[in-house]
Amino acid sequence: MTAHTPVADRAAEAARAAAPCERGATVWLTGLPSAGKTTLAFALAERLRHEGHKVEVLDGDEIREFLSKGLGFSREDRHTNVTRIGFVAEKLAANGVKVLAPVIAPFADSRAAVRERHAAAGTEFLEIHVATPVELCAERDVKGLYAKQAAGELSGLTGVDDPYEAPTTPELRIQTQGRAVAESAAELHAFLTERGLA
Ligand SMILES: Nc1ncnc2c1ncn2[C@@H]1O[C@H](COP(=O)(O)OS(=O)(=O)O)[C@@H](OP(=O)(O)O)[C@H]1O
Ligand SMILES: Nc1ncnc2c1ncn2[C@@H]1O[C@H](COP(=O)(O)OP(=O)(O)O)[C@@H](O)[C@H]1O
Repeated sequence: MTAHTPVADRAAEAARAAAPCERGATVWLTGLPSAGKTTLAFALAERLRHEGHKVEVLDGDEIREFLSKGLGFSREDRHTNVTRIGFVAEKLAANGVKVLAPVIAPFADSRAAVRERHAAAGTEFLEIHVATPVELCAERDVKGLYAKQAAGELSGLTGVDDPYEAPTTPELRIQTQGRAVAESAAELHAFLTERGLA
């Protein structure tokens, strides 16, 4: 390492040298409502905790009750929500926590802002696209949002009458169609292992 190595590069180098249990990272699970983000985040969190990792799940729903209370689903509010979560995630990840963020984050520029904040601090950021087709999400309809939208009781539902800009180059794209939860969770865990994080 030379005296000219940028701070971010030195931090990333130190992070790579740390043991998997000590290395923090933000694992952002983006996808449509009912895609499987929350289910996979909690399944992965349980496994990582058993392995001795420090883990925090920043769940979109929970965050909206406190940190983002009062925000709605306009483009601007979603951007604020996502960048706030990104801010907290980076702080935790920089301190050795595996942060799992099952948050829709529908706009590419919001996700890019979070990625840039991590890069500037030399903190690892992994974007996982939970790529479940909207037809299957609508069938699952865990919270009844798709039915409400179809009945005209709700508008601005991501992927239906509000945009979802799917990531073009995520670190991982995961399919859940025709796969058991355990299978998809194992795929995600294997990916983290490959990256030296699990
Ligand atoms: N209009 C509309 N569009 C999308 N989602 C909606 C909407 N209204 C409520 N919800 C529910 O809000 C949950 C949390 O959303 P997020 O904070 O992840 O969304 S965002 O990233 O700020 O866009 C999100 O949770 P998940 O189902 O876990 O994705 C939805 O259930
Ligand atoms: N392979 C899979 N991975 C994740 N979820 C799955 C899978 N197969 C079926 N599901 C089901 O899909 C639903 C996803 O809901 P949830 O995790 O709340 O989605 P989201 O957080 O993206 O809104 C759950 O009922 C879950 O059991």
